[in-house]
Amino acid sequence: MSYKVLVIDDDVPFCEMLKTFLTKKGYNVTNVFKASEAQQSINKECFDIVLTDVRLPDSDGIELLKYIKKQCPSAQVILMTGYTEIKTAVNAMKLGAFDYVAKPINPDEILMTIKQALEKKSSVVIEPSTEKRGSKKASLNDNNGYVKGNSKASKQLNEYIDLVAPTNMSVLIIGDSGTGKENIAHSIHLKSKRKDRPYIAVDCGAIPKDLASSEFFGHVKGSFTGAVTDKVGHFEAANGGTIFLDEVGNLSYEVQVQLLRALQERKVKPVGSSNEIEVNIRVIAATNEDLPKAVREGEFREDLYHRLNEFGIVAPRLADRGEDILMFAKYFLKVSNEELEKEIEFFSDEVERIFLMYDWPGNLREMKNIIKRSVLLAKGNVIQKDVLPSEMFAPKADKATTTSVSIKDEEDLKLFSSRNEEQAIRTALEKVKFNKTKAAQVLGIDRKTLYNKMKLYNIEL
Ligand SMILES: Nc1ncnc2c1ncn2[C@@H]1O[C@H](COP(=O)(O)OP(=O)(O)OP(=O)(O)O)[C@@H](O)[C@H]1O
Repeated sequence: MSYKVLVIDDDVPFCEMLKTFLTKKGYNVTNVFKASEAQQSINKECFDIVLTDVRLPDSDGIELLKYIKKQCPSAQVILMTGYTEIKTAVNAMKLGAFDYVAKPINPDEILMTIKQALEKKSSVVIEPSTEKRGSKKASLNDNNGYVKGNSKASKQLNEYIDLVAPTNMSVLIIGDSGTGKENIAHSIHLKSKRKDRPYIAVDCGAIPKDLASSEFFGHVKGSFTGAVTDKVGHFEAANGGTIFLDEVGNLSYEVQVQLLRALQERKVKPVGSSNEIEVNIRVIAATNEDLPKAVREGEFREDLYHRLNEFGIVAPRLADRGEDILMFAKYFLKVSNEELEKEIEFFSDEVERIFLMYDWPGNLREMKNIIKRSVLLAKGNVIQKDVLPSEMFAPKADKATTTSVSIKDEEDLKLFSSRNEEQAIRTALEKVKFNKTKAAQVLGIDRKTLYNKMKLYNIEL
Protein backbone atom coordinates (compact mmCIF):
# COMPACT_ATOMS: atom_id res chain seq x y z
CA MET A 1 0.00 0.00 0.00
CA SER A 2 1.40 3.40 -0.81
CA TYR A 3 0.78 6.27 1.56
CA LYS A 4 -1.21 9.26 0.33
CA VAL A 5 0.50 12.63 0.51
CA LEU A 6 -1.11 16.00 -0.19
CA VAL A 7 1.29 18.85 -1.03
CA ILE A 8 -0.01 22.43 -0.80
CA ASP A 9 2.15 25.27 -2.04
CA ASP A 10 1.58 28.07 -4.55
CA ASP A 11 5.06 27.55 -5.93
CA VAL A 12 4.08 25.26 -8.80
CA PRO A 13 7.58 24.15 -9.94
CA PHE A 14 8.47 23.34 -6.34
CA CYS A 15 5.31 21.24 -5.97
CA GLU A 16 6.11 19.36 -9.15
CA MET A 17 9.66 18.70 -8.03
CA LEU A 18 8.50 17.42 -4.67
CA LYS A 19 5.87 15.25 -6.31
CA THR A 20 8.41 13.66 -8.64
CA PHE A 21 10.79 13.03 -5.77
CA LEU A 22 8.18 11.54 -3.42
CA THR A 23 6.55 9.48 -6.15
CA LYS A 24 9.94 7.90 -6.84
CA LYS A 25 10.11 7.02 -3.17
CA GLY A 26 6.81 5.16 -3.44
CA TYR A 27 4.30 7.77 -2.20
CA ASN A 28 1.02 8.58 -3.87
CA VAL A 29 1.21 12.37 -4.19
CA THR A 30 -1.47 14.96 -4.98
CA ASN A 31 -0.48 18.59 -5.56
CA VAL A 32 -2.73 21.59 -4.98
CA PHE A 33 -1.79 25.25 -4.95
CA LYS A 34 -4.37 26.95 -2.73
CA ALA A 35 -6.03 26.31 0.64
CA SER A 36 -9.47 26.14 -1.00
CA GLU A 37 -8.27 23.38 -3.35
CA ALA A 38 -6.75 21.56 -0.39
CA GLN A 39 -10.07 21.67 1.44
CA GLN A 40 -11.83 20.16 -1.56
CA SER A 41 -9.29 17.35 -1.76
CA ILE A 42 -9.55 16.64 1.97
CA ASN A 43 -13.35 16.56 1.77
CA LYS A 44 -13.02 13.85 -0.86
CA GLU A 45 -10.40 11.68 0.85
CA CYS A 46 -8.29 11.53 3.97
CA PHE A 47 -4.53 11.80 3.38
CA ASP A 48 -1.84 10.14 5.48
CA ILE A 49 0.49 13.11 5.22
CA VAL A 50 -0.23 16.75 4.40
CA LEU A 51 2.71 18.97 3.53
CA THR A 52 1.65 22.59 3.49
CA ASP A 53 3.30 25.94 3.08
CA VAL A 54 2.60 28.35 5.94
CA ARG A 55 1.73 31.12 3.50
CA LEU A 56 -0.92 30.39 0.94
CA PRO A 57 -2.55 32.82 -1.48
CA ASP A 58 -6.06 32.48 -0.06
CA SER A 59 -5.42 31.52 3.58
CA ASP A 60 -2.59 30.45 5.79
CA GLY A 61 -1.25 27.08 6.83
CA ILE A 62 -2.52 27.46 10.41
CA GLU A 63 -6.15 27.92 9.37
CA LEU A 64 -5.76 25.03 6.99
CA LEU A 65 -4.22 22.92 9.74
CA LYS A 66 -7.27 23.50 11.96
CA TYR A 67 -9.52 22.49 9.08
CA ILE A 68 -7.54 19.33 8.35
CA LYS A 69 -7.43 18.29 12.01
CA LYS A 70 -11.23 18.64 12.14
CA GLN A 71 -11.96 16.82 8.90
CA CYS A 72 -9.31 14.18 9.05
CA PRO A 73 -7.65 14.01 12.50
CA SER A 74 -5.42 11.10 11.62
CA ALA A 75 -3.61 13.04 8.86
CA GLN A 76 -0.14 14.10 9.94
CA VAL A 77 0.47 17.69 8.94
CA ILE A 78 3.99 18.94 8.24
CA LEU A 79 4.47 22.66 7.69
CA MET A 80 6.98 24.07 5.29
CA THR A 81 8.21 27.41 6.52
CA GLY A 82 10.74 30.15 5.96
CA TYR A 83 13.07 30.82 8.87
CA THR A 84 11.17 33.93 9.94
CA GLU A 85 8.04 31.84 10.40
CA ILE A 86 9.47 29.34 12.84
CA LYS A 87 7.46 30.75 15.76
CA THR A 88 4.29 30.26 13.74
CA ALA A 89 5.36 26.72 13.02
CA VAL A 90 5.99 26.06 16.68
CA ASN A 91 2.51 27.34 17.49
CA ALA A 92 1.15 25.10 14.77
CA MET A 93 2.64 22.12 16.57
CA LYS A 94 0.60 23.06 19.61
CA LEU A 95 -2.44 22.88 17.35
CA GLY A 96 -1.56 19.36 16.30
CA ALA A 97 0.90 19.71 13.42
CA PHE A 98 3.43 16.88 13.48
CA ASP A 99 6.49 18.94 12.68
CA TYR A 100 7.86 21.64 10.44
CA VAL A 101 10.64 21.72 7.92
CA ALA A 102 12.39 24.93 7.03
CA LYS A 103 12.67 26.11 3.45
CA PRO A 104 14.61 25.62 1.26
CA ILE A 105 13.50 22.05 1.61
CA ASN A 106 16.16 19.39 1.75
CA PRO A 107 14.95 16.10 0.22
CA ASP A 108 16.54 13.86 2.87
CA GLU A 109 15.10 15.95 5.64
CA ILE A 110 11.58 15.89 4.25
CA LEU A 111 11.74 12.15 3.65
CA MET A 112 12.89 11.54 7.19
CA THR A 113 10.15 13.75 8.63
CA ILE A 114 7.50 11.95 6.58
CA LYS A 115 8.74 8.58 7.83
CA GLN A 116 8.65 9.78 11.43
CA ALA A 117 5.14 11.16 10.93
CA LEU A 118 3.97 7.82 9.54
CA GLU A 119 5.50 6.05 12.53
CA LYS A 120 3.57 8.33 14.86
CA LYS A 121 0.39 7.91 12.82
CA SER A 122 0.38 4.18 13.27
CA SER A 123 0.45 4.61 17.09
CA VAL A 124 2.86 1.73 17.23
CA VAL A 125 3.42 -0.49 20.23
CA ILE A 126 6.87 0.20 21.49
CA GLU A 127 8.33 -2.93 22.99
CA PRO A 128 11.01 -1.77 25.40
CA SER A 129 13.42 -4.53 24.66
CA THR A 130 13.36 -4.09 20.88
CA GLU A 131 15.47 -1.06 20.18
CA LYS A 132 15.96 -2.17 16.60
CA ARG A 133 12.51 -0.80 15.74
CA GLY A 134 14.19 2.43 14.81
CA SER A 135 11.51 4.34 16.60
CA LYS A 136 12.77 7.66 17.93
CA LYS A 137 11.58 6.78 21.40
CA ALA A 138 13.22 3.39 21.45
CA SER A 139 16.58 4.74 20.38
CA LEU A 140 16.49 7.68 22.76
CA ASN A 141 15.84 5.63 25.78
CA ASP A 142 18.93 3.52 25.60
CA ASN A 143 21.51 4.53 28.12
CA ASN A 144 23.71 6.26 25.58
CA GLY A 145 20.97 8.39 24.11
CA TYR A 146 18.71 9.66 26.83
CA VAL A 147 19.91 12.97 28.17
CA LYS A 148 19.19 13.26 31.85
CA GLY A 149 20.60 16.71 32.46
CA ASN A 150 22.21 18.29 35.51
CA SER A 151 20.17 21.44 35.98
CA LYS A 152 17.98 21.88 39.02
CA ALA A 153 14.86 21.43 36.90
CA SER A 154 16.19 18.22 35.33
CA LYS A 155 17.31 16.78 38.64
CA GLN A 156 13.88 17.29 40.10
CA LEU A 157 12.27 15.80 37.01
CA ASN A 158 14.45 12.68 37.20
CA GLU A 159 13.81 12.38 40.90
CA TYR A 160 10.05 12.39 40.28
CA ILE A 161 10.40 9.86 37.47
CA ASP A 162 12.39 7.51 39.73
CA LEU A 163 9.94 8.01 42.56
CA VAL A 164 6.74 7.32 40.68
CA ALA A 165 7.98 4.74 38.14
CA PRO A 166 7.89 1.65 40.41
CA THR A 167 4.37 2.43 41.64
CA ASN A 168 1.14 1.80 39.80
CA MET A 169 0.02 5.42 40.08
CA SER A 170 -1.45 7.22 37.10
CA VAL A 171 0.78 10.06 35.99
CA LEU A 172 -0.24 13.27 34.28
CA ILE A 173 2.63 15.02 32.51
CA ILE A 174 2.02 18.68 31.83
CA GLY A 175 4.31 20.77 29.70
CA ASP A 176 4.69 22.97 26.68
CA SER A 177 4.97 21.51 23.24
CA GLY A 178 8.25 19.73 22.61
CA THR A 179 9.42 19.57 26.24
CA GLY A 180 9.86 15.80 26.10
CA LYS A 181 6.59 14.59 27.62
CA GLU A 182 6.46 11.46 25.53
CA ASN A 183 10.03 10.71 26.44
CA ILE A 184 9.24 11.09 30.13
CA ALA A 185 6.27 8.73 29.80
CA HIS A 186 8.40 6.08 28.16
CA SER A 187 11.11 6.45 30.80
CA ILE A 188 8.55 5.87 33.53
CA HIS A 189 7.42 2.71 31.78
CA LEU A 190 10.98 1.46 31.33
CA LYS A 191 11.73 2.01 35.00
CA SER A 192 8.54 0.31 36.12
CA LYS A 193 7.80 -3.31 36.96
CA ARG A 194 5.87 -3.42 33.70
CA LYS A 195 8.94 -2.75 31.59
CA ASP A 196 8.80 -6.14 29.88
CA ARG A 197 5.13 -5.76 29.04
CA PRO A 198 3.65 -3.62 26.23
CA TYR A 199 3.87 0.14 26.09
CA ILE A 200 1.22 1.62 23.86
CA ALA A 201 1.41 5.27 22.88
CA VAL A 202 -1.86 6.73 21.64
CA ASP A 203 -2.11 10.18 20.13
CA CYS A 204 -5.60 11.16 21.32
CA GLY A 205 -5.58 14.20 19.03
CA ALA A 206 -5.31 11.97 15.97
CA ILE A 207 -8.26 9.70 16.67
CA PRO A 208 -11.47 10.58 14.81
CA LYS A 209 -14.36 11.01 17.27
CA ASP A 210 -16.57 8.34 15.75
CA LEU A 211 -13.75 5.77 15.76
CA ALA A 212 -12.53 6.47 19.27
CA SER A 213 -14.44 3.66 21.03
CA SER A 214 -13.24 1.12 18.52
CA GLU A 215 -9.65 2.41 18.72
CA PHE A 216 -9.55 2.27 22.51
CA PHE A 217 -11.69 -0.80 23.17
CA GLY A 218 -11.64 -2.75 19.87
CA HIS A 219 -14.56 -4.09 17.87
CA VAL A 220 -15.96 -7.33 16.54
CA LYS A 221 -16.29 -8.06 12.86
CA GLY A 222 -19.48 -6.65 11.35
CA SER A 223 -20.33 -4.35 14.29
CA PHE A 224 -20.37 -1.32 11.96
CA THR A 225 -19.68 -0.56 8.31
CA GLY A 226 -15.99 -0.94 7.79
CA ALA A 227 -15.48 -3.39 10.67
CA VAL A 228 -14.36 -6.15 8.34
CA THR A 229 -12.31 -8.03 10.91
CA ASP A 230 -12.13 -8.21 14.68
CA LYS A 231 -9.93 -5.45 16.08
CA VAL A 232 -7.99 -5.41 19.33
CA GLY A 233 -8.28 -2.00 21.00
CA HIS A 234 -5.40 -0.10 22.59
CA PHE A 235 -6.52 -1.01 26.11
CA GLU A 236 -6.47 -4.72 25.44
CA ALA A 237 -3.19 -4.44 23.57
CA ALA A 238 -1.65 -2.65 26.58
CA ASN A 239 -2.89 -5.28 29.02
CA GLY A 240 -0.28 -5.91 31.69
CA GLY A 241 1.70 -2.87 30.60
CA THR A 242 1.32 0.88 30.17
CA ILE A 243 -0.91 2.99 27.97
CA PHE A 244 0.31 6.50 27.17
CA LEU A 245 -2.46 8.92 26.28
CA ASP A 246 -0.79 11.84 24.52
CA GLU A 247 -2.73 15.10 24.03
CA VAL A 248 -5.38 13.79 26.41
CA GLY A 249 -7.06 17.21 26.48
CA ASN A 250 -8.25 16.57 22.93
CA LEU A 251 -10.62 13.75 23.82
CA SER A 252 -14.28 14.46 23.28
CA TYR A 253 -16.55 14.51 26.30
CA GLU A 254 -18.21 11.26 25.24
CA VAL A 255 -14.89 9.45 24.98
CA GLN A 256 -13.82 10.87 28.34
CA VAL A 257 -16.86 9.16 29.89
CA GLN A 258 -15.97 5.82 28.28
CA LEU A 259 -12.36 6.13 29.30
CA LEU A 260 -13.20 6.88 32.90
CA ARG A 261 -15.46 3.86 33.07
CA ALA A 262 -12.74 1.62 31.66
CA LEU A 263 -10.20 2.94 34.14
CA GLN A 264 -12.49 2.61 37.13
CA GLU A 265 -13.92 -0.80 36.33
CA ARG A 266 -10.72 -2.15 34.77
CA LYS A 267 -12.84 -3.81 32.11
CA VAL A 268 -13.47 -3.01 28.47
CA LYS A 269 -16.13 -4.14 26.09
CA PRO A 270 -15.25 -4.13 22.38
CA VAL A 271 -17.82 -2.42 20.14
CA GLY A 272 -20.47 -4.95 19.10
CA SER A 273 -19.41 -7.55 21.67
CA SER A 274 -21.29 -8.66 24.74
CA ASN A 275 -18.15 -9.92 26.49
CA GLU A 276 -16.19 -7.77 28.85
CA ILE A 277 -12.42 -8.15 28.96
CA GLU A 278 -10.53 -7.54 32.19
CA VAL A 279 -7.55 -5.28 31.76
CA ASN A 280 -4.67 -4.40 34.05
CA ILE A 281 -3.01 -1.29 32.80
CA ARG A 282 -1.15 1.69 34.06
CA VAL A 283 -2.08 5.03 32.55
CA ILE A 284 0.25 7.87 31.79
CA ALA A 285 -1.29 10.91 30.14
CA ALA A 286 0.20 14.10 28.77
CA THR A 287 -1.11 17.48 27.76
CA ASN A 288 0.12 20.91 26.82
CA GLU A 289 -3.25 22.41 27.65
CA ASP A 290 -4.39 24.00 30.86
CA LEU A 291 -6.50 21.03 32.00
CA PRO A 292 -7.67 22.59 35.31
CA LYS A 293 -9.06 25.46 33.21
CA ALA A 294 -10.73 22.97 30.85
CA VAL A 295 -12.24 21.34 33.95
CA ARG A 296 -13.51 24.72 35.23
CA GLU A 297 -15.01 25.46 31.85
CA GLY A 298 -16.75 22.10 31.74
CA GLU A 299 -14.75 20.79 28.79
CA PHE A 300 -12.84 18.12 30.63
CA ARG A 301 -14.41 15.86 33.24
CA GLU A 302 -13.18 16.58 36.72
CA ASP A 303 -13.40 12.93 37.81
CA LEU A 304 -11.27 11.84 34.86
CA TYR A 305 -8.78 14.62 35.56
CA HIS A 306 -8.31 13.38 39.14
CA ARG A 307 -8.14 9.77 37.98
CA LEU A 308 -5.31 10.64 35.57
CA ASN A 309 -3.56 13.04 37.90
CA GLU A 310 -2.69 10.77 40.81
CA PHE A 311 0.82 12.09 40.36
CA GLY A 312 1.57 15.21 38.36
CA ILE A 313 4.86 15.93 36.62
CA VAL A 314 5.72 19.20 34.94
CA ALA A 315 8.03 18.87 31.96
CA PRO A 316 10.37 21.88 32.24
CA ARG A 317 10.84 24.35 29.40
CA LEU A 318 14.22 24.01 27.73
CA ALA A 319 15.09 27.61 28.59
CA ASP A 320 14.65 26.69 32.25
CA ARG A 321 17.11 23.79 32.03
CA GLY A 322 20.11 26.12 32.29
CA GLU A 323 23.30 24.13 32.19
CA ASP A 324 21.68 21.32 30.19
CA ILE A 325 21.14 23.45 27.10
CA LEU A 326 24.54 22.72 25.61
CA MET A 327 24.35 19.09 26.70
CA PHE A 328 21.15 18.66 24.72
CA ALA A 329 22.64 20.58 21.81
CA LYS A 330 25.63 18.21 21.68
CA TYR A 331 23.37 15.21 21.86
CA PHE A 332 21.23 16.47 18.97
CA LEU A 333 24.42 17.21 17.03
CA LYS A 334 25.44 13.57 17.43
CA VAL A 335 21.99 12.31 16.41
CA SER A 336 21.88 14.63 13.38
CA ASN A 337 25.36 13.58 12.28
CA GLU A 338 24.23 9.96 12.37
CA GLU A 339 20.97 10.63 10.55
CA LEU A 340 22.52 12.80 7.86
CA GLU A 341 25.81 10.94 7.65
CA LYS A 342 27.84 14.05 8.42
CA GLU A 343 30.75 14.63 10.75
CA ILE A 344 30.25 18.07 12.22
CA GLU A 345 32.38 18.26 15.32
CA PHE A 346 31.16 21.17 17.39
CA PHE A 347 29.41 24.53 17.64
CA SER A 348 31.32 27.81 17.46
CA ASP A 349 31.51 29.78 20.73
CA GLU A 350 29.16 32.35 19.27
CA VAL A 351 26.59 29.67 18.44
CA GLU A 352 26.82 28.27 21.96
CA ARG A 353 26.24 31.74 23.30
CA ILE A 354 23.17 32.13 21.10
CA PHE A 355 21.85 28.79 22.28
CA LEU A 356 22.18 29.92 25.88
CA MET A 357 20.43 33.21 25.21
CA TYR A 358 17.55 32.01 23.07
CA ASP A 359 14.24 31.29 24.76
CA TRP A 360 13.43 28.11 22.77
CA PRO A 361 9.64 28.44 22.47
CA GLY A 362 9.45 25.02 20.79
CA ASN A 363 11.76 23.47 23.42
CA LEU A 364 13.65 20.23 22.69
CA ARG A 365 11.83 19.58 19.46
CA GLU A 366 12.74 23.02 18.14
CA MET A 367 16.36 22.54 19.17
CA LYS A 368 16.49 19.17 17.48
CA ASN A 369 15.09 20.65 14.25
CA ILE A 370 17.36 23.67 14.26
CA ILE A 371 20.44 21.56 14.87
CA LYS A 372 19.49 19.02 12.23
CA ARG A 373 19.05 21.77 9.71
CA SER A 374 22.29 23.45 10.74
CA VAL A 375 24.15 20.17 10.31
CA LEU A 376 22.72 19.89 6.82
CA LEU A 377 23.75 23.42 5.90
CA ALA A 378 27.13 23.58 7.64
CA LYS A 379 30.09 23.85 5.29
CA GLY A 380 33.07 22.89 7.42
CA ASN A 381 33.21 20.80 10.56
CA VAL A 382 31.87 23.53 12.85
CA ILE A 383 28.35 24.94 13.15
CA GLN A 384 28.66 28.68 12.66
CA LYS A 385 26.12 31.39 13.32
CA ASP A 386 25.31 31.88 9.62
CA VAL A 387 23.41 28.57 9.44
CA LEU A 388 21.12 29.46 12.34
CA PRO A 389 17.71 31.06 11.85
CA SER A 390 18.29 34.79 12.16
CA GLU A 391 15.38 35.19 14.55
CA MET A 392 17.51 33.43 17.14
CA PHE A 393 19.82 36.40 17.41
CA ALA A 394 18.27 39.35 15.53
CA PRO A 395 17.77 42.42 17.70
CA LYS A 396 14.16 42.85 18.68
CA ALA A 397 12.24 46.07 17.96
CA ASP A 398 11.48 46.53 21.64
CA LYS A 399 14.68 47.71 23.27
CA ALA A 400 12.97 49.15 26.30
CA THR A 401 14.89 47.12 28.84
CA THR A 402 18.26 47.36 27.16
CA THR A 403 18.14 51.13 27.21
CA SER A 404 16.92 51.43 30.77
CA VAL A 405 20.31 50.70 32.29
CA SER A 406 23.73 51.97 31.45
CA ILE A 407 25.18 49.70 28.81
CA LYS A 408 28.75 50.13 27.78
CA ASP A 409 28.54 48.16 24.61
CA GLU A 410 24.98 47.92 23.49
CA GLU A 411 25.94 45.97 20.39
CA ASP A 412 26.97 43.08 22.57
CA LEU A 413 23.50 42.97 23.95
CA LYS A 414 21.77 42.54 20.66
CA LEU A 415 20.98 38.96 21.56
CA PHE A 416 18.76 40.10 24.32
CA SER A 417 15.08 40.71 24.03
CA SER A 418 12.93 42.13 26.74
CA ARG A 419 11.19 38.78 26.97
CA ASN A 420 14.12 36.53 27.59
CA GLU A 421 16.75 38.80 29.05
CA GLU A 422 16.11 37.92 32.66
CA GLN A 423 15.96 34.23 31.86
CA ALA A 424 19.15 34.45 29.82
CA ILE A 425 21.00 35.96 32.76
CA ARG A 426 19.67 33.35 35.17
CA THR A 427 20.58 30.56 32.73
CA ALA A 428 24.10 31.88 32.22
CA LEU A 429 24.65 32.24 35.97
CA GLU A 430 23.43 28.72 36.60
CA LYS A 431 25.60 27.37 33.83
CA VAL A 432 28.80 28.83 35.26
CA LYS A 433 27.89 27.96 38.82
CA PHE A 434 27.11 31.60 39.68
CA ASN A 435 30.55 33.00 38.86
CA LYS A 436 29.65 36.53 37.73
CA THR A 437 32.82 37.13 35.75
CA LYS A 438 32.29 33.96 33.74
CA ALA A 439 28.57 34.68 33.37
CA ALA A 440 29.37 38.09 31.91
CA GLN A 441 31.74 36.43 29.44
CA VAL A 442 29.12 33.89 28.41
CA LEU A 443 26.61 36.68 27.95
CA GLY A 444 29.06 38.81 26.01
CA ILE A 445 28.62 41.82 28.29
CA ASP A 446 30.88 43.50 30.82
CA ARG A 447 30.59 42.78 34.51
CA LYS A 448 29.18 46.17 35.35
CA THR A 449 26.33 45.69 32.92
CA LEU A 450 25.67 42.29 34.40
CA TYR A 451 25.48 43.79 37.92
CA ASN A 452 23.08 46.47 36.67
CA LYS A 453 20.89 43.87 35.02
CA MET A 454 20.88 41.65 38.08
CA LYS A 455 19.76 44.62 40.12
CA LEU A 456 17.08 45.44 37.59
CA TYR A 457 15.65 41.93 37.76
CA ASN A 458 16.21 41.42 41.49
CA ILE A 459 18.52 38.50 40.89
CA GLU A 460 20.24 37.71 44.14
CA LEU A 461 22.92 35.08 44.60
N1 LIG B 1 15.73 13.56 27.70
C1 LIG B 1 15.85 13.61 26.38
N2 LIG B 1 17.02 13.32 25.81
C2 LIG B 1 17.16 13.39 24.48
N3 LIG B 1 16.19 13.74 23.62
C3 LIG B 1 14.98 14.04 24.12
C4 LIG B 1 14.75 13.98 25.53
N4 LIG B 1 13.46 14.34 25.75
C5 LIG B 1 12.91 14.58 24.55
N5 LIG B 1 13.82 14.40 23.55
C6 LIG B 1 13.59 14.59 22.11
O1 LIG B 1 12.96 15.86 21.93
C7 LIG B 1 11.89 15.78 20.98
C8 LIG B 1 10.57 16.17 21.64
O2 LIG B 1 10.27 15.21 22.64
P1 LIG B 1 8.80 14.61 22.87
O3 LIG B 1 8.18 14.17 21.59
O4 LIG B 1 8.89 13.62 23.97
O5 LIG B 1 8.07 15.95 23.38
P2 LIG B 1 6.56 16.20 23.70
O6 LIG B 1 6.52 17.13 24.86
O7 LIG B 1 5.84 14.88 23.88
O8 LIG B 1 6.08 16.93 22.39
P3 LIG B 1 4.59 17.31 21.95
O9 LIG B 1 4.08 18.29 22.96
O10 LIG B 1 4.80 17.95 20.62
O11 LIG B 1 3.83 16.02 21.90
C9 LIG B 1 11.88 14.36 20.49
O12 LIG B 1 12.59 14.30 19.30
C10 LIG B 1 12.56 13.57 21.59
O13 LIG B 1 13.19 12.46 21.08
